[in-house]
Amino acid sequence: MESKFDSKEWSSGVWTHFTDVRRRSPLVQCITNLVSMDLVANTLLSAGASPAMVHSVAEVPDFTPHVHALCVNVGTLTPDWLPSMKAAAELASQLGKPWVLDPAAVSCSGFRLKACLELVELKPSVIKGNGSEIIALSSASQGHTKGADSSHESTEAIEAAKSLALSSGAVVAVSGAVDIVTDGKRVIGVHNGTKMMQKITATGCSLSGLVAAFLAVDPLHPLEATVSAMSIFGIAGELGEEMANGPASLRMHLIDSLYGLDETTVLSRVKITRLG
Ligand SMILES: Nc1ncnc2c1ncn2[C@@H]1O[C@H](COP(=O)(O)OP(=O)(O)OP(=O)(O)O)[C@@H](O)[C@H]1O
Ligand SMILES: Cc1ncsc1CCO
Ligand SMILES: [Mg+2]
Repeated sequence: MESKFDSKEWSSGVWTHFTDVRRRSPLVQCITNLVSMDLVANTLLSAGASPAMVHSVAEVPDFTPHVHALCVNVGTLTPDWLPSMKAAAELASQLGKPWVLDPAAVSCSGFRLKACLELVELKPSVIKGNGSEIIALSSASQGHTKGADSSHESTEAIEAAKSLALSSGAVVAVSGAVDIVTDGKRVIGVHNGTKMMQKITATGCSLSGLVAAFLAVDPLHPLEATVSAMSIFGIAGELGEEMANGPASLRMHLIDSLYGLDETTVLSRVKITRLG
C-alpha cells in the first residue's frame, strides 16, 4: 500500500461530482438482484439521485430512453430477467447513456458467466465487481467462487481488471479494502471504506448503483466519476462505523452519513492514490 495519497488532486473532483448528483438528481434505472433492491434504492436516494427499479422487458422501450444511467446486476439472475437486462443495456448503449454492469457471483454457473459475457458485449461504461468476480470475468473461467463474496483481495485483481478494461472498452472497478479503478492504462486506488461494510449484504451492489448516478453527471469521464463514487461511499461507511454497534446499525448509519456528508468532511477524508 502507498504511504502517500494524491488526494489533493482528486478531492475537489470528488466533491464536485457529489454536488452535481445532489443538484441534478439523475434518474437511475436499476435492474438489480432481489437481495439488493432496498439498499440500492436507499443509497441512491440518500446521495440525492432518483432510483427506479424497473425491470420488466415490457417496460424497457418506454422507460429506458428517459433514464440518465442504468445499473445491471446479475446477483439473482434467472432466464426470465436476462432479456430485460440485455434490452435495457442495448438501448442505453445505442442512446449513449452510461451503464454499469455488476457481475455479481459471475462464476457460480455457466449460465451466469455466459450472460455476463453477453452483457459485456453490449458495451457497459463501467464493470464493477469484487476481486473474485473481476478475475473470473476477465479470464472467463468457470471456476467456482464462494457465492457473492470475494475470496480475493482487490489488489490481486489489478492485472485482470486492466486486461478486462482493454478487451471490453469499459472502465473496470474492483471493490475491496482498496477499491481499484482502471481504464486499462491508468490504475487508481481508493482507500476509503471500512471492513465491516463486507458484513452488510449488497453494499457492493449499492456502490454499483452509486457509480451509475455519478456517471450520469459526468458521462465523458467514467474513470473519474467511478473513483468519486467509490470514495464517497467509502467515506459514508467510515463515518457510519463511528456510530455503529455492528452491521445492522452500520447499514442505517451509512445511509444517514451519505445523506449528511458535507464538503469539509469529504475533502479531509478522500484517500486516493495512483497505483499505475
Ligand atoms: N476490507 C475493507 N476495508 C475497507 N472497505 C472495504 C473492505 N472490504 C470492502 N470494503 C468496501 O465495502 C464496499 C462493498 O465492497 P465489497 O467488495 O464487499 O462488495 P461486494 O463483494 O460486491 O458486495 P455485495 O455483493 O454484497 O454487494 C465497498 O465500498 C468497499 O470499498
Ligand atoms: C447474497 C446474495 N446472493 C445473491 S446476490 C446477493 C447480494 C450480494 O451480491
Ligand atoms: Mg457484488
